[in-house]
Amino acid sequence: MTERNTAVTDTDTIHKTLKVALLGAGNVGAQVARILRADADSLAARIGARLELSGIAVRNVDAPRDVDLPRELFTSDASTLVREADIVIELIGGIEPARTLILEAIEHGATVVTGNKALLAVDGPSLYEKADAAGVQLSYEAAVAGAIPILRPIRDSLAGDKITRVMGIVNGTTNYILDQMDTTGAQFADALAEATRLGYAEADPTADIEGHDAAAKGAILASLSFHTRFALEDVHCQGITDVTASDIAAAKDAGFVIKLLAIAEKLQSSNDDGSRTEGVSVRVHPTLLPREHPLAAVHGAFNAVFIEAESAGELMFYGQGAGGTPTASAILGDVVSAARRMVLGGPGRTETTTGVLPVLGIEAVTTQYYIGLDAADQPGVLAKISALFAENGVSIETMRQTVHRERAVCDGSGPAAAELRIITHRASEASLAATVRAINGLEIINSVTSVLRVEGV
Ligand SMILES: NC(=O)c1ccc[n+]([C@@H]2O[C@H](COP(=O)([O-])OP(=O)(O)OC[C@H]3O[C@@H](n4cnc5c(N)ncnc54)[C@H](O)[C@@H]3O)[C@@H](O)[C@H]2O)c1
Ligand SMILES: N[C@@H](CCO)C(=O)O
Ligand code: NA
Repeated sequence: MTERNTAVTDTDTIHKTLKVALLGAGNVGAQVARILRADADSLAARIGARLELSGIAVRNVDAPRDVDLPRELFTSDASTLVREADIVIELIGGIEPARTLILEAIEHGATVVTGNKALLAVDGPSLYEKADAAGVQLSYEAAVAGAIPILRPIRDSLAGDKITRVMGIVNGTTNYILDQMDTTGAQFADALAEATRLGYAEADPTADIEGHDAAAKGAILASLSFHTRFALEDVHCQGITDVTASDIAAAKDAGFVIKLLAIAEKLQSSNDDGSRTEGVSVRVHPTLLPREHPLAAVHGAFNAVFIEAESAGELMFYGQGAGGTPTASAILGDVVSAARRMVLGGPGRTETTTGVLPVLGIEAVTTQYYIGLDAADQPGVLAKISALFAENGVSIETMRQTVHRERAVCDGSGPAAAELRIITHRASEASLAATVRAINGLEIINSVTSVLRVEGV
């Protein structure tokens, strides 16, 4: 029998220790602390150094926690902890004091790992520059799509390719809410409360439901994919607060599902002199997807990101986009990789910004649209509406009409009402907006009930 050549690392022979300061012990931080302690030997074997959790900074040291951790690890003095650490894991969230503490860590020469997309989307460039200047690593895989390895594949595996489009579901909370509304008929508020209870939502869930969290992730994805720095304000952002149960039912009826998508793509925009400029547009908005589209099958708090690259073609990354334990996996991945580099030596560069592509506004985008209308059911209504679409250069792909005779009989409001659901061919934002304005001006229109973008048809 051949003896297997197994390399066993005896962790007793590992004498190097790296001090890890953990800032925050909430949904994610508590799980990171648990794994650091429970898997200490196996992490040491993988790194070649022991990770010593030197302390956990929190706002209230006596607050009850989901994970049982020694009381003496907790401190409210984050600054001192940071100054004594080799690796600082920032899981407080928000802008301050997270930014100041990360800057202190960089100045002190510590490696930083964070999941804070809100901070990176507003202040990333200056933090990356400071980390590069100080020769320390700043890693943030957990900041986009939770457990899914997505930033490292973009930065490393696809470094020899050219990405042309990134499209994905990158917010677990809103996917959970929309999925619950679609599959169980849950109310928006109940689904949001459950997403918060499960640890998916931000401390202030407004960031999730208004699309800001997805926009921050969109800016990070675009920056790495297109080697150009994009900030939060470069992203066209629309959240899900205006998506109604009736929109979801109508979409379902027509064979669609509504998802909050982040889309970053290279586009050519036309200039006044007829020339064209290549740039990148980044947008976040609720989107109708055909039910057979792969992203339509992404349920609960799961995320998925499609990447189109010139040589690789289409790639899809799928997994848990939120939640304490899945996100802790991405944090630990960055910690192990940074710690290995510290053991081996060598500088850690954070980002490669090589090009400066202009940011294109939403007006450069052409997409298909779904429009819901509440109209009077009178002869000639469809002809009038169709004429307005044609006048504004927007072509109709499908139009469905549902007549509500019972409404007219019940409220005695005269002629029956017609609910119209229109899907257009590709149109520009400006043409679509002009069409909607013109339709709103028609006397036979009671209201334009929804205007949503459609992808993947
Ligand atoms: N929850 C997720 O699914 C998830 C996924 C990916 C990324 N993230 C990001 O990870 C970070 C943490 O998220 P979370 O869900 O664990 O948040 P959380 O609100 O559950 O936890 C925040 C922690 O920070 C501590 N804290 C707050 N202010 C502090 C201060 N001034 N000094 C020291 N400690 C302070 C709190 O005591 C708490 O322990 C955020 O940036 C979030 O965007 C979260
Ligand atoms: N609040 C975020 C956490 C993961 O980044 C979400 O729901 O996706
Ligand atoms: Na990730």
